Amino acid sequence: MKKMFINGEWVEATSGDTREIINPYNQAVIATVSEGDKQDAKNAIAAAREAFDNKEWAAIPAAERGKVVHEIARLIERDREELAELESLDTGKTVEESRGDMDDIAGVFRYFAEMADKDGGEIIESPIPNSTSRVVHEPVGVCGQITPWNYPLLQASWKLAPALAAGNTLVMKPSEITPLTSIKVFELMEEAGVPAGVVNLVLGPGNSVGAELSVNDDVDLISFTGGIETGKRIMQAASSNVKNLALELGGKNPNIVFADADFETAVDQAMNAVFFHAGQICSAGTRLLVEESIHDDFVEALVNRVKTIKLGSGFDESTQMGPLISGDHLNKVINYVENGKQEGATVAVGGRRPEDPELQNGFFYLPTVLTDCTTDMGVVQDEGFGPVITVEKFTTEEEAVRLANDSIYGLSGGVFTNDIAKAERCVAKMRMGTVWINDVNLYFPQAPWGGYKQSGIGRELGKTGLEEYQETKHIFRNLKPEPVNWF
Ligand SMILES: NC(=O)c1ccc[n+]([C@@H]2O[C@H](COP(=O)([O-])OP(=O)(O)OC[C@H]3O[C@@H](n4cnc5c(N)ncnc54)[C@H](O)[C@@H]3O)[C@@H](O)[C@H]2O)c1
Ligand SMILES: C[N+](C)(C)CC=O
Repeated sequence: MKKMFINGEWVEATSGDTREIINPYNQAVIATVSEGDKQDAKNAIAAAREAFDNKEWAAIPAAERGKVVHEIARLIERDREELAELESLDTGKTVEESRGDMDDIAGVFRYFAEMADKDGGEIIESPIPNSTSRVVHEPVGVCGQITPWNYPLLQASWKLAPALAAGNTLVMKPSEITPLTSIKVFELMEEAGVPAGVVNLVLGPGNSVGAELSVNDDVDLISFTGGIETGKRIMQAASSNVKNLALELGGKNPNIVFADADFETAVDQAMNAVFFHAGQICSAGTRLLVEESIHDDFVEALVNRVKTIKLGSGFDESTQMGPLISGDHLNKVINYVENGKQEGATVAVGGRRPEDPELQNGFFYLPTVLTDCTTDMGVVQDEGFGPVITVEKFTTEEEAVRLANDSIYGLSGGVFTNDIAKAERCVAKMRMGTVWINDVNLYFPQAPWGGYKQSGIGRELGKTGLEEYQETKHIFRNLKPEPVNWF
């Protein structure tokens, strides 16, 4: 049985409860893990608080912290194949995708390891005679980190690496249904020499473990990646002690294709945008906006290619798309498409479960293209989080941008055109945290990631990704102290 990591020890849940972890490809039990609750969260928070207050981690030279974070990256690279296979077992995504994730994850640890000792603070020109003024950055304190099931270790790495590099202590709660790679990376952090109490892992449900992390007064910062409704609950709970808050929430991401775009590239990328990991990506380009003059040809080409997507086991090299994460999630996607049909959308391809007998034990749904969609439909506005793309038409540049912005979300968006001036005009007006010109779904450690509007608060990755884990302190020094004699 897999355990939790609290104060440098691998421990079972205080209640003794356990949970079975299921492979979404065939519903086989792949592991049994401890199922923690509020008490375990409290124990972990206490350990992290003590480790922070004792300055075991924050006080060591930043360069030394950087070395430990580099070592974590090295161990991830060493165990890349094991981690990739675990991630695919747990999520159903192809091993090829998981290998790519592991490379990205090692890169994220290396990026923040490099940044650990690069911050020398800032000298401010003081307007007061005989004084100095400077700004320094310090760790925030105890960080609660809550992650989703779609990119379990990737999303964890965006939180773990900067928190450690900046000198914080932390308690992480991964999604209860995909904890395996997080458990493994805590083993690697222990091996890398992170001191006891600095990193703590509590497994278990959101409404107990996650809720405790969000509300507990000993937690100074809560960083959450997941759905909007959970994000709102966490934001409310975090007000208990006015925690620092970082929210990476959902998206319903438009992808605008102009008639002058390279046709084959735009069709190809429209597919990449939405069918990787069966569309279970926050930044999936699930809203396709196509210029009217090429709409019919574009849809025909898209549908023809979508029909060839091969579904199957993530461990089969010929598989292009795996299953959805769970039976519950499959039902949500089924209902989402059925609602779309009732609103007037037409199923151009897909729109049901596959009939292949080999896929019946897995949570598979066919890649789906819905046409005749308009911006007011629920299926266009709501995040379906499945392999479903809706197609809308536009006739002018202004209309394309207006439709793209007509959303409560603002995570990402794309523009395909060979007119670069037009592309730049569009992205300047698009209210999203990331916009791609003639590409989709790219992210890397150097560039910030996060959402406008209800897609979130704050930014992970890049310089801002480290700053989220830092407090800023202004230090003023009087070089000639003497009485002021005001009173
Ligand atoms: N913006 C991004 O970078 C990004 C990245 C990945 C996923 N996402 C979003 O995540 C969602 C899918 O993930 P999910 O279904 O795991 O999301 P979710 O909100 O259901 O769960 C996310 C995490 O929150 C925990 N949780 C649930 N209820 C909680 C509560 N009351 N208090 C504290 N924690 C609680 C869960 O246990 C899980 O660990 C999608 O909306 C997707 O867009 C966003
Ligand atoms: C942030 N990203 C794109 C890695 C995963 C979103 O679900």
